[in-house]
Amino acid sequence: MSFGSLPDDAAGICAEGITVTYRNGHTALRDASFSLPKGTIAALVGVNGSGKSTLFKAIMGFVPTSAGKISILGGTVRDALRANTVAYVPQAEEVDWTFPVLVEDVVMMGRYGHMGFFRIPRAEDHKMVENALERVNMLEFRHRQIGELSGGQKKRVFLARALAQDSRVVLLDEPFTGVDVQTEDAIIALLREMRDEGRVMLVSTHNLGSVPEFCDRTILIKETVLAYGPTEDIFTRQNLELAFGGVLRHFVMQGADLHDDEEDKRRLTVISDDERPFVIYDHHDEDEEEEADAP
Ligand SMILES: Nc1ncnc2c1ncn2[C@@H]1O[C@H](COP(=O)(O)OP(=O)(O)OP(=O)(O)O)[C@@H](O)[C@H]1O
Repeated sequence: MSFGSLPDDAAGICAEGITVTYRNGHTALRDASFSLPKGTIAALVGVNGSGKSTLFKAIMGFVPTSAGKISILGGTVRDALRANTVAYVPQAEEVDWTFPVLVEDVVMMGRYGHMGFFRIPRAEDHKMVENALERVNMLEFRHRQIGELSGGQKKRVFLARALAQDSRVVLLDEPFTGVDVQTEDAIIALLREMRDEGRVMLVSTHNLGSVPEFCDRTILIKETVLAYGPTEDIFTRQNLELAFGGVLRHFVMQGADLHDDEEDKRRLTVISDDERPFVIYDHHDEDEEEEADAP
């Protein structure tokens, strides 16, 4: 897993020993390295404050790296900025929803980097916006105010903006927070299509349960990259305990530690650790709930 020379699949996103220190002197990322090939859906997994947003900002060129190097599709971060290579799908809380703007205008923002100085959309830009809205099943909402939409619908609109931008790299910040199962499935289906088109998607998520289902790769982060690679190699008890410590309370080895009474708990996923299957359970703690219910 060590970095060394650039691997063959470096043509997606590649970070080599990057360090990011904020102006107040806080180092949020230290000597972080990973590489993702094109045509990948990767999970960026870590606890609050582990540096996920900082890594996104570094890839987008919003914060400088004080050491190391990031390459995007073989070029620099500056090249990627210039070529409009990276799209960002924000968390709902990051956006000022009181700003009066139509759904189709939000999606058109994805085209800005492709337009001239005066940002006058051409027929091709309108077509891209229409196609993008159609792909996320939001065309009928095109003339609605963005602030009037539900959380899941807003997420779809920002995905459409990334599609309209036609960026090869898409960073998604917690795309499944506050969305229903149907919307989650629709987003996953869309990400798979985008992967098949050769794009790289990096998805920051706290929802470990769905990661093995749709992310080919995982980057585990805690102020540095603890591990990265194919999800089935990264999702080991040891790695997840390193990243989550005591937070991962119901991390139970099947066969070894699994007791009958635990079988009722909601199983999130089944994956393999050294050929032995294990399950990750929801954080739902029944003992605590029973105590809370007690008079
Ligand atoms: N602008 C800033 N100036 C100084 N420190 C910052 C700044 N932004 C973030 N940090 C610090 O850097 C660390 C990493 O923050 P970051 O936002 O990257 O974490 P995160 O993994 O995205 O967290 P979360 O899951 O809560 O969104 C935290 O300790 C945070 O307090």
